[in-house]
Amino acid sequence: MPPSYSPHFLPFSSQFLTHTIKPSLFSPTMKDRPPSLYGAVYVPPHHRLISSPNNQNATKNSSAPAILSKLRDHQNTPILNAKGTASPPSLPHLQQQQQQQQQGTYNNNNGSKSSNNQNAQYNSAYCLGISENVSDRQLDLSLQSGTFDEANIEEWKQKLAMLLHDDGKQELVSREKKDRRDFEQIAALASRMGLYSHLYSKVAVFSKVPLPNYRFDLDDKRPQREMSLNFGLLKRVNAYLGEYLSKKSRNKESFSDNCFSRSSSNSSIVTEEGLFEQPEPLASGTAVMEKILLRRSSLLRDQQQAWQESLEGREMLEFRQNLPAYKEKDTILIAILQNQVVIISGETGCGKTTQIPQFILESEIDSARGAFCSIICTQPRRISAISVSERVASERGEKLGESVGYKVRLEGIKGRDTRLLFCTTGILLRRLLVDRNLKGVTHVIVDEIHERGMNEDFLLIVLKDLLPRRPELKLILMSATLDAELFSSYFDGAPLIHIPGFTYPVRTHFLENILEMTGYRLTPSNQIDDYGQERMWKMSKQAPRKRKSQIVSSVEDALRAADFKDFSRQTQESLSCWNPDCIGFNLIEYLLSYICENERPGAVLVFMTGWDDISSLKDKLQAHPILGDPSRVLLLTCHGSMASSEQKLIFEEPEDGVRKIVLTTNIAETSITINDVVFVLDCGKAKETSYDALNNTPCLLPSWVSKVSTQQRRGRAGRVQPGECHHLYPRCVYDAFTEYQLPEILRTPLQSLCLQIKSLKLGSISEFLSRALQSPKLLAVQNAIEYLKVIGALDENENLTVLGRYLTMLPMEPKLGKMLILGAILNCLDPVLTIVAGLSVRDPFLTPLDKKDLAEAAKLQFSHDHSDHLALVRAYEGWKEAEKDLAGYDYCWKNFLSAQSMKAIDSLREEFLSLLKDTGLIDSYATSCNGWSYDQHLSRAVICYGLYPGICSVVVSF
Ligand SMILES: Nc1ncnc2c1ncn2[C@@H]1O[C@H](COP(=O)(O)OP(=O)(O)OP(=O)(O)O)[C@@H](O)[C@H]1O
Repeated sequence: MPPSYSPHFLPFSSQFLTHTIKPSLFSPTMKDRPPSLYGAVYVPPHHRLISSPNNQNATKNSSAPAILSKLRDHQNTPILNAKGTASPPSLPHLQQQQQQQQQGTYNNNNGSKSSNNQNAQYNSAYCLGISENVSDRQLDLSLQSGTFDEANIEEWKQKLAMLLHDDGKQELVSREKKDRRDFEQIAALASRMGLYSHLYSKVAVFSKVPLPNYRFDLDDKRPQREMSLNFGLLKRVNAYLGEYLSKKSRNKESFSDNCFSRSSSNSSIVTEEGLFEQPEPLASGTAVMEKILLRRSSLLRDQQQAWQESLEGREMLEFRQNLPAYKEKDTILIAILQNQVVIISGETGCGKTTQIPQFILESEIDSARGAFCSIICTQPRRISAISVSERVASERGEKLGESVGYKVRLEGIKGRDTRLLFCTTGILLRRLLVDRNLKGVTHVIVDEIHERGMNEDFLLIVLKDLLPRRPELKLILMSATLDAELFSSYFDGAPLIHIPGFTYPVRTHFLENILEMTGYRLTPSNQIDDYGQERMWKMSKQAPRKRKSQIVSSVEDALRAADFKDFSRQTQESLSCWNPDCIGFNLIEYLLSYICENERPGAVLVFMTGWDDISSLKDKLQAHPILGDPSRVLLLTCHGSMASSEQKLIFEEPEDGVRKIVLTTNIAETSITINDVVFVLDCGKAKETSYDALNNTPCLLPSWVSKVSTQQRRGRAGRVQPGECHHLYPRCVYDAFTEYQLPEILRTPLQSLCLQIKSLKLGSISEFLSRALQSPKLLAVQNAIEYLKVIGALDENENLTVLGRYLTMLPMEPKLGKMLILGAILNCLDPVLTIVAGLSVRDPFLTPLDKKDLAEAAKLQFSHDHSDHLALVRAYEGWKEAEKDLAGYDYCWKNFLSAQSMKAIDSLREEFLSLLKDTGLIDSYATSCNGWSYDQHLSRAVICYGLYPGICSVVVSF
């Protein structure tokens, strides 16, 4: 029987907080109660389900869910269930308990025999702490008269002395009224003994460490979770859980592995996440296997030859032969044959991405080694890994999944004969976690290394280490720029091959040309971008401010020196009031409608900075008579957080007479070819992670792109026909752009990277990073390590803690903090999640702007068809309140979560991660939602599922 989870079941202790048994009912029997095992010791909220050890027998019969028993195991303390069944107590059941107590059937904890042993299990730590010897009225009176109980003070003297001498205890917590009454005296006593004290509403705390002003874990008024789920959904979740639990009991062994330990090369994480298949086992000896591979190789060669000789194959070859890369085919193949590392720089459109991996594959297949080779080509983004693999498969006259496949997170097509695999850099890094030598891989091609993303730079250090261990492994680095010498010298003078670019002519227009051509007039007010009512703060950001933004100040000199005298007076006036901080929604709208009405057919690709810009502009364009008319315009968006299936729509051709307009971020900047793109509009900016010097916090803010990026954007037009590129900024601003963007490793916080280094067991973080292509500053590395120690992800010796290992599971993505917080919101401020969220408030990637985004994201999520809308909004409000006192989180993080509870949490997480993988819930959940990336879904799902099964219901209900 699957365990049933009541929809009203409140996580951890929250139900006990609100449904505590009325104190007065206990007074007669609890009066002389000797101190319990816990005494007045602080019991973390999620441990408060735990009963007195007197009741251990009850657990023996309990078939409580595994999750509860895990918690018990880790705490060495019995978990007691009211019914002695698998189901945690529901709200109505608790009310029943209260009634039973009123009828006197409950027992106290002083050892006398209970008439109902199971009921006694409800004597939670809270219940134990509510013995009362004074009534409210008495308390008020004594407070007024300033009296205090000498005996009580004496008792506290002893308790505090014991606390001081007990290294295992940090604080004492009391909810007793007499202690609140005597608080000042006890606090004075504590202070004399060098202890700290604080009265939180009705809870007195005495501690060895300073106490914050707010402790959410002691706040009874925290919003409660009030989930009500429809029956169908509940049934589904229960069925999943039941299936999982029964499977688990049948096959206990298979779940005993810690799915977070990735050191073992056989770790199930490889197959469970479908990252890569392990090389096929040499089933019946090497000789037999060799024979099979030889047979497959000759089959592959026959297929390749058949395609090359077919009419379509010949036509395709003709097209390929016209690409500049083809002319270098022999040079490239010889260089690869003779060197372990080769660096290829190829200008946009030369064919490096689609052709070079193909040359290697073709040559291996031609020489009957097809089945022996395994080529991995990394791409910085999912969209390019998928679209390039599709293109290469079609150039080979095959379906995806034959000799060519792809793998991105949670998605991929790969068959038995797949020899060329396109994947994201992150996927290759994750493979390295479980297969440090890249067993069976013959070639690694790292594309777009000029982008110098964090993952790419990290991968290069790891690969450089690997090369001596795998002398037969070939490494090919591909860059779109000529600065490849840097890479060559990093790899001990590896040979460099340069391929000139190829594009059809692309006419370039800068802002001054656009204004002149269209007659559009810029004014201060028509440049303010309309982000809608909800996002007023963004608009206000664009209003004139005292402090200049980085965007403005970096081009100020260029603008001052610019000379527009060859342009009309109107254009000059427009340029004099041009606001660099704005994207220019109105101008883009005008320009798009100008193109629709005056220009030849062809799709338009508009480069924006992020989802806010894209969605707001889309709303605006949809209201336009021409641009919003679906019979004339197909309006599409492309953003990293969209599902791949949605991203792929941008490659489809619209019906005749309909113009495709794609609003995109820089994810469409490199490696992709949208066949029908003739026009490119470039706002000149992209969101970039950097430090906010003013607040000394890292942030993700728009900044000017580099000249190389501009060329790449321009290069998206003119790939299959002549094109036009409109840059929405003056030429002088372009001239002021830097040639290349600063590598991510030098401009962003290093916390995630440090965790990856540790999880890959790459030794000392600073030593490892000192071997990077361009090493980050030692101080930045030390700061990151210190940060990780403070949050408890690394221990004093720089080893990963349980939390650290958990965090490495999460993707290295800037919005991680948001996901953590959303996880907390969904769980309605469950204490543990809130602490995790507290951590994320300090997440290096979470900016003040992000927090506002978060509010929106939360609202957006709540506005889904969700019956708990109001409860969640209330929870969110509660979160905002709690967020005010970050010190509280810090306190709990350091003093509470890093203790024994971490173990229990990890164990819960492990169990539910297995569940998640087993039931395929991650996949079904992720694919059913739009607007969030798989990474985001995954991290949120892991967090939500990982901490409590009840959350399953919430997650799948979205
Ligand atoms: N999906 C496609 N449909 C049609 N033609 C394509 C497609 N993909 C690539 N091509 C053609 O192949 C050429 C080379 O593409 P490829 O992606 O290999 O270029 P590249 O050198 O990697 O350039 P970049 O770095 O700018 O992406 C393109 O310019 C285009 O003409």
